[in-house]
Amino acid sequence: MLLGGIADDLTGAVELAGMLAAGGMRVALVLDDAPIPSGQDAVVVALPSRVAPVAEARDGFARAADALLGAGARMLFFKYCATFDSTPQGNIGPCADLLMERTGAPFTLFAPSFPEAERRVFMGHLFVGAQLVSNSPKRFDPLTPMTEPDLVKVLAAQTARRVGLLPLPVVAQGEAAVARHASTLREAGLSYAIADAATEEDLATLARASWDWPLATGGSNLAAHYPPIWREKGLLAPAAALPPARAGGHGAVLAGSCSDRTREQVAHFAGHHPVLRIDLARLETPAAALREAAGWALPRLERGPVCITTAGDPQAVAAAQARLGREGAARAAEELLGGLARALVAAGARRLLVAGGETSGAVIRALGIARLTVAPYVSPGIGLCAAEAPEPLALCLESGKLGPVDMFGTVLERMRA
Ligand SMILES: Nc1ncnc2c1ncn2[C@@H]1O[C@H](COP(=O)(O)OP(=O)(O)O)[C@@H](O)[C@H]1O
Ligand SMILES: O=C(O)[C@@H](O)C(=O)COP(=O)(O)O
Repeated sequence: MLLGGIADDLTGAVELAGMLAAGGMRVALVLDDAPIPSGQDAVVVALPSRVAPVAEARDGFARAADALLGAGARMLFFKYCATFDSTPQGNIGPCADLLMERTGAPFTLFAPSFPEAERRVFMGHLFVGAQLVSNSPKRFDPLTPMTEPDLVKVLAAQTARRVGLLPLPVVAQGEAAVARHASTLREAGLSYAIADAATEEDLATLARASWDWPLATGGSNLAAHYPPIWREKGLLAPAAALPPARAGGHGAVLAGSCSDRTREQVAHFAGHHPVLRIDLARLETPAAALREAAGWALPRLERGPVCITTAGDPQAVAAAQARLGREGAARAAEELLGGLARALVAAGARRLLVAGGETSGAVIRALGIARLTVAPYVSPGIGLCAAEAPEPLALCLESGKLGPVDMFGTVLERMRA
């Protein structure tokens, strides 16, 4: 196994697995403590660790790292969000620290850049399009508001290890310069560097400098550059890419992301299909809300796809959090959408699109799915995959902040058998 991936949310795991599959690797994705399958070039473990308490996140990483290393992984890859989603407590720093201990790596880099999705790092500062992340809508994220753009500071607040910078002028000089800069930082007692990257070429340079390290970390876009290098080194044989999953049966969207993009997608879908908006600030009891939402959705399924969403604008999120607390609001939304997923599948839905990383994790776990087959990556936000058990399902697990405005309807249609 060339790469053992650990992703801190499910949409990130699907994106990573999809990019490796697009690079011609045989890839499996498992959730949590599900067994690591054999005969794969890469296995990605999806954990719900992004906003878990630090000790819980580290325990999950320890079990995943031991399982992947035990199965023979040459390199571990820690996949986090391209917008470096985390809080001052973690969990990027604490989980990276754990992986450094487990792999014995003396040094690693952090490369969240994802140019195709307009996420770029320059002088350690993270940009979303032309805005610093702290000026972008990410500052309103319900769980991981990003208010500090300097990732050296963000990471340093989460770890006792020393953090430096691998600046773009060095990356632009190529892999040998990157390797020299990394050695200089390591000899000066630093363990980590935030790596600048603005283009695919920059990421390819970082990949060429790190392809044989025991541990690398970043967005999925860094990992996408490893397969051609491994092939060139004679380590990777070509594999047949799997087609995207299709299924008969009804289609439905469950949207728990509160991002601007998801709310635009919901509004677009509402122009053509029924949408139920649930206001968490007015929720009576979760059980009553679930009954009511299922009563609304199930009779409509026969006539075409439906969407159920808890998404609100920043004011609605603030109102829900004032009433239920930050975690309480998230838990309520996730339990509700997870319960609805079970009801929809029991009523014959076989094509599901879920918007939001945490939301996707909650829905897939509520459905009792432990393993996914991931289709090759197509474009940002569109995570096509399939589950065989407990029901054969075609799924699109969408990163909440990405993907075209009309994708709910078009992707569900493309998933039809
Ligand atoms: N109205 C709401 N108020 C507060 N939190 C919400 C609301 N609706 C959903 N949530 C929670 O917000 C979080 C959104 O995160 P996620 O699903 O990862 O979306 P994204 O991919 O945009 O980050 C989820 O935990 C979800 O349960
Ligand atoms: O790196 C990315 O942007 C995605 O893979 C990802 O992790 C997005 O997270 P969510 O927006 O929470 O789905």
